[in-house]
Amino acid sequence: MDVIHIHHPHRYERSSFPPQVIALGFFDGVHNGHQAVIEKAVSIAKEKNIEVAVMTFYPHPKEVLRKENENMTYLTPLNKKIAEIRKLGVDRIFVVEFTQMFADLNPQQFADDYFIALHAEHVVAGFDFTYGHLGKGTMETLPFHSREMFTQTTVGKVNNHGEKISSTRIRGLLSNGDVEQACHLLGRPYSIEGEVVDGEKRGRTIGFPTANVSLTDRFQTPHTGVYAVQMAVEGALYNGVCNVGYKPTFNNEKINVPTIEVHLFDFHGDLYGKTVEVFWHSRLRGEVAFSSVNELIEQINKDKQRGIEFFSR
Ligand SMILES: Cc1cc2nc3c(=O)[nH]c(=O)nc-3n(C[C@H](O)[C@H](O)[C@H](O)COP(=O)(O)O)c2cc1C
Ligand SMILES: Nc1ncnc2c1ncn2[C@@H]1O[C@H](COP(=O)(O)OP(=O)(O)OP(=O)(O)O)[C@@H](O)[C@H]1O
Repeated sequence: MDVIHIHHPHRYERSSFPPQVIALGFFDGVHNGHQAVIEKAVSIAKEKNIEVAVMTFYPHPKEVLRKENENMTYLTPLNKKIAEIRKLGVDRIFVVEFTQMFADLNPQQFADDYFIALHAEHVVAGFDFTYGHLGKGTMETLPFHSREMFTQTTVGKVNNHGEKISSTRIRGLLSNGDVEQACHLLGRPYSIEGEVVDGEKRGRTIGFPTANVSLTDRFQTPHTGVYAVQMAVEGALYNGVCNVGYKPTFNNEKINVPTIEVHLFDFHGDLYGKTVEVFWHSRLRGEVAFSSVNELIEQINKDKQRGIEFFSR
């Protein structure tokens, strides 16, 4: 799959690419709704016997338009999003840098430069997709802006419990710790990527060595608490339990970001410096300030037991 980064204004012409179906959206999370859009594009491309591309944007429009750049996190930061889209079998992905100048394009200019000039023969997007300045272009206006150079398919709303599956909804679930429901809407467990770094090395003294995972990209961390997780290390997958939080039993002063600490059930070895992926399966409980270390140890033993039971099901 080719990854093509585009900065507006670009110089591509219709002859720069083979005729293609283009699926469009921001696609943060590449959730079940997004997958329906991209899979539709893939199947139409097969029928037409032409190539298929995804067009996505980076950074998030909110960061550019509302200048919320400080705390903006993603379900799938760009590299992870590209990796998930790759699995769906597309030929290329256009990553359009979302700038103020790009946001200012009127819908006709958008269609000219980003559909017609990139050789779209057919465009696929969800029912609520918008394009151009202030989102004035919609799936209803698209035929008018196509100059009869491409056709379109609109994918209907993909729901879960009667409500649209959306990136916003999944972000809300994670910030409440509901990783099970997030998994249902994503179609896979939510995951974050990081590097194992030094902790306070207290873990092994209390009988539970933990890998402290420092995020390597702008992933959203689930709500503080204890979870049953899996961790991928160098191609192998291990089961474990994870604490996200501030370790109030030990720290009186809150650090400003919660730590992510994973205790693996069957792993003995050195993880420092390794790149890992943590998959969030089930929430076990909230983080507690215990009045003694022994109470904490007793509770972690129970957490571990529940984690083992969860994965044996
Ligand atoms: C499954 C699990 C549950 C935990 N629950 C809590 C908790 O409820 N409260 C707390 O203060 N620390 C909790 N911890 C964090 C421990 O305090 C921490 O792992 C220990 O202090 C080691 O920290 P270090 O790796 O920074 O040395 C938990 C850790 C694990 C692995
Ligand atoms: N549940 C869904 N059903 C059908 N199409 C969807 C669904 N969610 C998103 N899409 C479509 O997928 C593409 C990407 O959408 P977008 O990135 O805005 O996702 P979103 O989940 O709606 O995000 P947000 O929560 O930020 O609004 C668009 O074409 C959009 O219309």
